[in-house]
Amino acid sequence: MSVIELSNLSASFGGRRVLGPLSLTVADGERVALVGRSGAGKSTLLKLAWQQCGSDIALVPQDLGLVPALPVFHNVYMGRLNQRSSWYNALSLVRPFKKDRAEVCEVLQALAISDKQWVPLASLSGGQRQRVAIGRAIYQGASALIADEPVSALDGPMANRVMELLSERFRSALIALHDVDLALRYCNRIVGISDGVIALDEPSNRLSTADILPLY
Ligand SMILES: Nc1ncnc2c1ncn2[C@@H]1O[C@H](COP(=O)(O)OP(=O)(O)OP(=O)(O)O)[C@@H](O)[C@H]1O
Repeated sequence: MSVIELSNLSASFGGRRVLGPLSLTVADGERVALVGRSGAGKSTLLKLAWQQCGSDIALVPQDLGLVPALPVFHNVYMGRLNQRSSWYNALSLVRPFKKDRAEVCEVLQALAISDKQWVPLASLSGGQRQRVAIGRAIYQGASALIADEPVSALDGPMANRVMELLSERFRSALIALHDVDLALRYCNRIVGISDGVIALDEPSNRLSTADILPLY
């Protein structure tokens, strides 16, 4: 069974083709790292993948898509906004239910930012905001993830901790990563993008860092 199935995908901006044509399938249980130099087409591919296949897939976009004026709790809670009725969401905006507070807190604890639960997002650092967006994706409860550079603002130990958490919480994933070592460690397949097309597609255990670096 596949969670992402893209066939003959392409994208152009202002008449210039930046992606494709390419086809890509991510099977249930696969964690795929998208690697390649800046501007290669990874974000464009992830956006199209989510638009075409994403109704049950959690998303961490490159721009995070958070609401700065709202507390961290509500930004994470948004992961389940469309799973609840509008009256439940309206009440939660004013006075969140105990069960939801506990569940959001558990996610924030796993991301080492539970002390920020009631702080406005605007007052957080870039790395803390990135963890909030990851928290929202985890809280959604989906089994598959699409993420665009989800740990780019985190230091080494925290990036490893978060990648580990993503591996535990999502069975399947398509994740753009600039850090080749993280890609090899936490993903079981590497797809390299160069000038908008797939230039490499191999299981991680058949690759070393040196095999991937020519893409950069
Ligand atoms: N909205 C847009 N309008 C015009 N060109 C765009 C737009 N979005 C992306 N592009 C172009 O498409 C190409 C691929 O961009 P994309 O963001 O997919 O690359 P990327 O591999 O994700 O880069 P990075 O690693 O820097 O995020 C680039 O040349 C970029 O300039």
